[in-house]
This record gives sequence, structure tokens and C-alpha cells, in this order.
Amino acid sequence: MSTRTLQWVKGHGTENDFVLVLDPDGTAYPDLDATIVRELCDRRRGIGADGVLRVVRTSATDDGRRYADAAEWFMDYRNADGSIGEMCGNGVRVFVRFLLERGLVEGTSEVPVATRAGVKPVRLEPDGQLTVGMGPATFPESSGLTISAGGRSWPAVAVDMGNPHAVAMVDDLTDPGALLDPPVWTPAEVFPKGVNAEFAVRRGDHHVAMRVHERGVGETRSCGTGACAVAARVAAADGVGTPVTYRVDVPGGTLSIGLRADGEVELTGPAELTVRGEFDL
Ligand SMILES: N[C@@H](CCC[C@H](N)C(=O)O)C(=O)O
Repeated sequence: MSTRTLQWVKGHGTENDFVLVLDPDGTAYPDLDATIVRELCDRRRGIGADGVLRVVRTSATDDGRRYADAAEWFMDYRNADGSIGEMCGNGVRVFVRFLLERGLVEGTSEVPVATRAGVKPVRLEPDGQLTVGMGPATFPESSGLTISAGGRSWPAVAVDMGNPHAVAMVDDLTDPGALLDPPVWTPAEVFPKGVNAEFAVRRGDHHVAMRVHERGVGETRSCGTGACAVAARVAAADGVGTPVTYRVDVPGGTLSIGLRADGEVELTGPAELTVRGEFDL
């Protein structure tokens, strides 16, 4: 019989859902490894989530320590399969909602959060949504890139948002099929560490919709970094000037992506905490 329990909180951003574990000094759950992450995220045997956000002080982590002067808190993110993702746009909003609700940060103007893709400032909007300074979108060389899913293939563009994305424009969001298996891409060397694959359609002026198959997870209801990648790719294809804002519809809601004149990408969306409990380790 188990003698230890893990205290958890569940939250989501446009239905991209996470288990949050508070471990301020990095000592509460030294065994929170890939196996436990998989158990927590299991939707039948565990709590069920797309990933785990460990809330830990930057000074208490190897990956966060270099940011200790810029941010008190480090978002230690893992995908549902236990793998590490460098950045999570929906997750970082949920992370800040947790910090705010627990009184772990002073004031509400802007909260810097250290991630494996750098420090991201997050601010609370008057309507309760959160805006993340995501940094720039960059376009690694990807000429000839194709991505295949559901028995069909599309040309795609690689976009780096701190984590890797392949964006394909499709005629209809049902074209990639059920997205049960990870999409396959060529040339393989474009994404040596795997990829998050977005399939997008245009809905109108500065308005797109997308589905995503996330690396380390499967199809999810939303992906914040993916929505930024789609907006950046569509804006580049259209040659639109900045600043400009794109509405990106995802199965779990709507995100707003601001492409600023200085190259910064801003992600705005909701973040909610929903349930909490204990998990026997
Ligand atoms: N859902 C996230 C992205 C999470 C990480 C991704 N699966 C990866 O491995 O890069 C988001 O909202 O950005």
C-alpha cells in the first residue's frame, strides 16, 4: 500500500489540460519522473492530462538556475508521455493562474516565468485572460518539407517557437483524418527531436482555424505555441505588415496572436484551474 501522496491541481487553457504539482524547493517530489508523469496523465488509470507542470523555484532546478535573476519560478513542463517539451504556451498561462491564485507572486502586472525556451513575461488582462510574450517565431530551413497524415500529404513549413512545429495548410480540417498516429514528415532531418504538427485552414481576414498533433501527447484540443506558429506562417505567406493580430480557432476555443513590429509574438487566451486532489504514489 502506498504511503505517500502527491497533491495536485488540474487546469486548462482552451482545453489543453495540465496537472500542476507545487514543488517550490524541488524537494517535495524528487521521484516525479517520466513514469509518474505518464501515470498522472493517463486518462483511464490516472488524473488525465496532456502534460504536467511542476511549479518550482528557478534557483532549485538545474534547467532554471541560469534564469534566477530574471524569474522566481520555473515551469518544469513534461508531455503526457513523460518527454520534455521546451515550451508550452497554454501551460504557461495556466501556470501563472496557479501562481496568482496561490499568492505565490506579488501584484498582477507582469509575471516572468522561466522555461526551457527562456523567460516569458505573462500579464493579466482586464478581462481575466492572460497574455504571454512568446519571443519571436523563426523559420528554420525546410524547403521541400512534406507532412503526411490520414493517407494524404501536404507541403509544410517549419516554425520554431522555442519548440518545433510543422504547419500545413489544408482545404478542410477533417482532411488529416483521426490523427491517432503521429504524422510522418520528410526530410526526416528537419526535425531531429520530433515535431508538433498543425493543420490549418483560413476562415477570413486574419482568422484561421487549426488542429494539432502534439509531440509526446497526440491530438490535443489546443496548442498555444502551435497557434503562434500558424499565425506567423500565414502572416509570412500573406506578406502582411506588423503589428497585426490573428484569431486562431482551435477545437477547445479561441486564441489571439499578436505579431508585433519588433518581432515579438504575443499569445492571449484563457486559463482556468478546475479541480484538485491527491494521487497515491
Ligand atoms: N501544448 C503546448 C505545447 C506542449 C509541448 C509540445 N507537445 C512539445 O513537445 O513541443 C502549447 O500550448 O504550446
